[in-house]
Amino acid sequence: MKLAVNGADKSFGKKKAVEHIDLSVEEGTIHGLLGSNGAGKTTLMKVMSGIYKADTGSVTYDDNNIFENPSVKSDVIFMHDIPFFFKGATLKKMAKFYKTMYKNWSDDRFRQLAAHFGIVTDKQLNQMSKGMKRQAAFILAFSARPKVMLLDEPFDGLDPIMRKQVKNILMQDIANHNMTVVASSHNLREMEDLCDSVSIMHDGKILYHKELTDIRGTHCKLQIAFKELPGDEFFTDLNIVHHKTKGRIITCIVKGNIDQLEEKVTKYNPLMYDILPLTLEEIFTYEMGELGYEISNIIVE
Ligand SMILES: Nc1ncnc2c1ncn2[C@@H]1O[C@H](COP(=O)(O)OP(=O)(O)OP(=O)(O)O)[C@@H](O)[C@H]1O
Repeated sequence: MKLAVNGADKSFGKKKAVEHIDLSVEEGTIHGLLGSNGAGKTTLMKVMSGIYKADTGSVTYDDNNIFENPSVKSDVIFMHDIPFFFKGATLKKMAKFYKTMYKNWSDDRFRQLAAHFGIVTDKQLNQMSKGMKRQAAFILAFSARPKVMLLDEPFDGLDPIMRKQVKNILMQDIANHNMTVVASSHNLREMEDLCDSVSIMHDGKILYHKELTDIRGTHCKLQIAFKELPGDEFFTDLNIVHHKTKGRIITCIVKGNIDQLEEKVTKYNPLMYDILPLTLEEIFTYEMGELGYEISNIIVE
């Protein structure tokens, strides 16, 4: 179920919360929507889930419009950043409601997940802790077996063990059922191991969109120590796009064919060197820098 946002805008009065967004997420992948407070992530996800109608443009799933289209909506779940439950509802009551909304709902899965997470199904959800409410929201979402999950700050309030468990179930559903996921976050590190692609939103627009496998395969970090620092040809020869020198140690980001890097590096007789993969933060610092944006002003951890 390919998900596509086609030139979508959404304003509240004069405030353009989302401005001319084009975004496409392939089936069976997870897309990370990153950006600081007020960037427009929630609004975009609400447009993507058909809660809001785009002022212009559209959101389609396999070329079918989502807005006011119940047959598409029953395959798409939006999880709010603050879990919402009906007043006085228990998990059991919410499950009954979800069952009427989502055609692939599974009672078996609901029972298994409630037992797995240890959430009592007949206790009022509003009396539960923040983390337990979040777990309850995940139990409902996973039991609905949607084809598309839109998750707004999904891991907020979960302890590290729960985070890992929820991420595991998410990855299983992607692998086994080809589920498509979009998850928003302020936290780069949270998304590091999870996403196939990412985009960075700022002021209602997507500034940057990237397939992570594309970057990871073509960039790496090189830390290298010399007896004597090399001349300028070292930087051009190795295709170094960013570097810092401290004493006789150079830390740099290298672009290009990583397989041939070792051979090139040894030509300069280093005392020692280390080739490391880039973290998401390093990728963004470098790539956003090229666009003229300071990543630290856009993503808050
Ligand atoms: N219902 C609304 N009415 C008026 N303005 C709104 C409404 N919802 C969002 N906005 C405005 O739209 C902009 C984008 O808000 P949005 O909630 O989409 O950002 P966000 O990236 O999700 O932020 P956060 O990380 O803080 O959740 C903000 O300026 C916000 O004030």
